[in-house]
Amino acid sequence: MAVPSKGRMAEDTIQLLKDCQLSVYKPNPRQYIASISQMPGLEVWFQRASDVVRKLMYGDVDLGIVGYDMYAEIAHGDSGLIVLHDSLGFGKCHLGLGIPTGGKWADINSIDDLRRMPEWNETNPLRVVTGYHNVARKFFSEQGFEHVVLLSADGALEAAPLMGTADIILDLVSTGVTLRENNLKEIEGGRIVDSQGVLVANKRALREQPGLLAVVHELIERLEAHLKAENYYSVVANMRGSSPGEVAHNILSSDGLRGLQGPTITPVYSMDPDSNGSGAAESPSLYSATICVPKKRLYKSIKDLRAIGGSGVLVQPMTYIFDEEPERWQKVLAALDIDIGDPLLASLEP
Ligand SMILES: Nc1ncnc2c1ncn2[C@@H]1O[C@H](COP(=O)(O)OP(=O)(O)OP(=O)(O)O)[C@@H](O)[C@H]1O
Ligand SMILES: O=P(O)(O)OC[C@H]1O[C@H](OP(=O)(O)OP(=O)(O)O)[C@H](O)[C@@H]1O
Ligand SMILES: [Mg+2]
Repeated sequence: MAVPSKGRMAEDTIQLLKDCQLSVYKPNPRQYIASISQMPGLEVWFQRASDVVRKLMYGDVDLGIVGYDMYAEIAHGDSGLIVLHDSLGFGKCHLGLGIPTGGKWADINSIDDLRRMPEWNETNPLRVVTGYHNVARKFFSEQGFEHVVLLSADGALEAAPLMGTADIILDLVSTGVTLRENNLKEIEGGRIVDSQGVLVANKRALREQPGLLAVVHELIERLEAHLKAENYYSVVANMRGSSPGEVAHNILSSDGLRGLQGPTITPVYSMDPDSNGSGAAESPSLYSATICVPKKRLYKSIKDLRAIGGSGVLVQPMTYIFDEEPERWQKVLAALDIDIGDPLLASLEP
């Protein structure tokens, strides 16, 4: 598996693997090979983000973690690769057009406005500077532009319109600060590709490399369990009620409190007043309920719990949620046309 060796993606990739208990061990900072002790059969190679994609295409590596924008540009239409996980949760940005805000561009607010500008013709094409020529060519062709020329630059593209070396830019946008600080704007229809970290594989390797599918299965399981858990809290509350069933009914009747499957209800014990302090007895009217709550709904869930007799609410972050077989794994098998009984999956036997 190849991972980015530098830049903003490198740290996030290593952190994500660490969060999945797959810490990367790189003994020598100037060597580019590393290992993951929990996956002894897997070599980890540090490569520039762009080379991660190239080496996947050449079959030099079987798996790679990279930004989707890089994959879309360099593996442009290469059917030999497959995105195993498309939302690793970091490196979020998008490829978009940056248009000047002033002068003749002041009223250009959509891709249609841009295409209709009378200036563009054979001798005076729209000059677009970008590092993503494949993405740009496909986009402008699909949008029906006839007179466009693509110029190259590796960075600081936002300076080009002011320098007069290009009319507009096509570049990565995250917060939009760089565009704004250079008097550039985005336009309706100009957001081209959304991007974040993705896990990509070489399809042929998946079919031919012994044991690779087992590694992929485990990677997807771990990633899914961690990424899903990041969106939830585990909430434990003391609930007043005459029976576990009544408490469960009250919780299930309250929208947003159902959790993943439903509440877990257990009795709360207190000292038995009739046992002169020597015994404990189930409280007749208090139960403990545990549910998973989406982080975005935490405070509303606390209020809802209180409204149905909740108190003493404990909130804990979730580390992993191992659900049924991840849907992404099923999609990978379907994309590879591999049935559950395929000998390739033999190494996955529990
Ligand atoms: N604001 C951003 N600007 C650029 N890349 C971003 C941004 N946000 C996320 N990314 C992701 O990070 C990747 C760039 O990673 P990296 O930092 O390794 O490249 P880079 O440092 O821009 O490379 P170079 O040194 O050639 O400019 C992009 O492909 C994209 O997936
Ligand atoms: O929307 P923002 O949050 O401002 O981020 C987008 C900017 O970040 C990247 O540049 P980078 O910092 O990688 O420098 P570079 O242009 O030299 O690649 C990208 O090329 C944009 O210029
Ligand atoms: Mg950059």
